[in-house]
Amino acid sequence: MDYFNYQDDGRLFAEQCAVADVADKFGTPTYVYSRATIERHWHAFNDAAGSHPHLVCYAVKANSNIAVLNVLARLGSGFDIVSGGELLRVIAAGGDPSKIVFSGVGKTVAEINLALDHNIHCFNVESTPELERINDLALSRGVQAPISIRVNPNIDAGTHPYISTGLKENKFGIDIDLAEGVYQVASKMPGIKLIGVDCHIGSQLTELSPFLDAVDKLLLLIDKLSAQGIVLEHLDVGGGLGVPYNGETPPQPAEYVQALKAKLAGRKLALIFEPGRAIMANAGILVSKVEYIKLTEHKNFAIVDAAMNDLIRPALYSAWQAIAPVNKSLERECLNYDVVGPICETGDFLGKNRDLTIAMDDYIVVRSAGAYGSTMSSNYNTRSRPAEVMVDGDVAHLVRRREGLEEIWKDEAILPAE
Ligand SMILES: Cc1ncc(COP(=O)(O)O)c(C=O)c1O
Ligand SMILES: N[C@@H](CCCC[NH3+])C(=O)O
Repeated sequence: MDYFNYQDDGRLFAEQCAVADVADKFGTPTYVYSRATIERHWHAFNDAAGSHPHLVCYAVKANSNIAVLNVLARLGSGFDIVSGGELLRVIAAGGDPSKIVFSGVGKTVAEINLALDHNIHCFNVESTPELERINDLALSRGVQAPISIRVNPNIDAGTHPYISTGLKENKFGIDIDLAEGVYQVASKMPGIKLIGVDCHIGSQLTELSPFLDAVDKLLLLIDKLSAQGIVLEHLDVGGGLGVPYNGETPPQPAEYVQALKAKLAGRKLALIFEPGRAIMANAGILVSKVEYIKLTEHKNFAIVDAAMNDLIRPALYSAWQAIAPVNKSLERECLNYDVVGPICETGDFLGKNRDLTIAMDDYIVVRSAGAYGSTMSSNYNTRSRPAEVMVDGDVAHLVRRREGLEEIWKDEAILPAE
């Protein structure tokens, strides 16, 4: 069931809210999220894991609005974070720190200390120097830090090179061939408690096989370690499950989780999942207004009020996201457009070669925009980042006010007068 549907009269709804009414009320560009969709996607993972010991740790980077985090926290979700900022956001949103895993290659002293202060579930350690730093900091406060090693299994995730993370040449994790040795070293560190193993091979994966290949490699490692008395409690499979943006057919979360559970049959090994995109991408849309229709000899441009600073995925990865009018039944000529924003960059586009029945001042939506949309937005060209709204049934809640223009430079300062 989709919670972003056109009604018979041609108007697009988010749950029971007309998207045009939301845009009239809150202005554009605005991200609109559906609470019911977020909950359904989280449950798809959690329910499929069922009685197998597990933790679904939503990857905060996909969308860190505290309303999103709070909806998930109320379900009992865990969280995958990559910074002290994300840790404090999760706590501000009512998340449980004991269900947090901390990934990322560059954890600072301050961030590790913050995570130790809050007794997080696990550090996903990405290098030996990081391991040593965590050991030192834990020892200095007389505790043991719970850790798993993020292993880089050297597997081609078959996704865009910018979002592939599990190959030897990527900066992430510890080479699978070195991991056993690192576990042995870690097992002798008094400030370290080894509780798991972790991997994350990339994002927007549309096949099961790379995940399963990675798990096979990690299970071999787990068995080798257990023969040496290093017994791990969990296997963190990272995130990465893809979504349909343009006809892709990635495995459903249930199919993916079942396949992983089957791999673990007969083992006492808990599963940790770190889905980001699979929960949020199709739980959000970006609503924008057509400012101008510009017809040239070579191309037609729909110049809209959303831009690459609001949604950078098309510019950054040539990502394709569906674009549609908010009202399909308006009398308009259907033309082929490049949908572009007002930013002074040729790469500022939301979509190219799209057949659209639109006119000046109409609202349009970019679909599948709930993940890596707002979190990757910027103030480039001194533009306010979009407002964010969460729809819950027939009520649309403003969950992030559009920032005022002066707020953008309020922390800047000019030099003293001569
Ligand atoms: C360590 C880690 N976990 C989880 C995720 C979430 O990935 P996705 O949004 O593809 O599920 C990412 C981002 O790719 C990541 O780097
Ligand atoms: N930001 C990327 C995904 C990277 C995932 C971060 N580990 C995207 O929009 O597709």
